[in-house]
Order: sequence, then C-alpha cells, then structure tokens
Amino acid sequence: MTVDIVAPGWHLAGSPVAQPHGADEELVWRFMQELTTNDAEKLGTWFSDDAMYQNMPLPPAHGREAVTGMLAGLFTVMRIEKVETFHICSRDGLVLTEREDLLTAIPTGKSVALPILGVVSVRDGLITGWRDYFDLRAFEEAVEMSLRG
Ligand SMILES: O[C@@H]1CCC[C@H]1O
Repeated sequence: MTVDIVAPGWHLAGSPVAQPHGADEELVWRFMQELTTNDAEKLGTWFSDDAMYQNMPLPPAHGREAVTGMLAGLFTVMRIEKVETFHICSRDGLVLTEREDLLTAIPTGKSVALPILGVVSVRDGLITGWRDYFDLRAFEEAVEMSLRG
C-alpha cells in the first residue's frame, strides 16, 4: 500500500498563510524541504550553537552538536520522504508550521503521513529552537516501530 500526503480539508490553499512571508518564514520553509536530505550534518548547519530541538513526546537536545546527533540517530531508523507545510505564520522570530511529514521506518519499511505542528524560533538567520508536536503513538502504531527504545 502506498502512503502519501493528502491535503486535509482544513488546508487554506489560497490563503496568505499557505505561503511563507518574510525572511524567517522563508528560512523555515526551506529548512522543512531540506529535511528530505536526511543529512544530519547538513541540517545541523541551520542551527545556532545554543539551539534546541525536541520531538515533544521525547527528550530534548540542547546545543548544535546534540541537535545534529539527535537527527543522525533518527535517520538510522527513519527516512523523511516528503514534507508538506500547509500553513506557516510568525511573529517576532517565532514561526509556526502546520505540516504533514511523510516518514518511513527503516526496520519495517512502513510509512506514515504524520500531522505535525512545528514551532521554530529564528535569530540572525539561524534556527535557535525547533519543537515538533505530534501523536507519537499514532506514528509508532502506523510504522510498527517504537521511538522510545
Ligand atoms: O520529521 C521530523 C522527524 C521526526 C518527526 C519530525 O520532527
């Protein structure tokens, strides 16, 4: 069965919030596309030295090295196949993304289009914080793999 991202009924396709506006949103929009490189070292360069990253159902990473390491760890068990950012908006450097990430678990080969609310803080062209909110149980049941060890 092929899994893909399908635009949800609540997608405001023609709305200004469906496209990035301003440098911070442009940066986050491009970063979300860059995720599909699954290249932790390359993605790590987008972060400030003092950055944090957390998939909210799991522990956080603090500092660019730890963020890069967390991404590298994720990419040993999953591939980010596609990212669709349906809505993006921001104020004062805090960017909200309403997305679906198409994720494949490497051990099982199972994929899921996971709805995610991503909160990204940007300062001087670098990401200082990235927090993704999603249903971990929905992910684990769909791909038949636990992220909790
Ligand atoms: O797509 C990324 C990796 C796992 C969930 C989200 O943060």
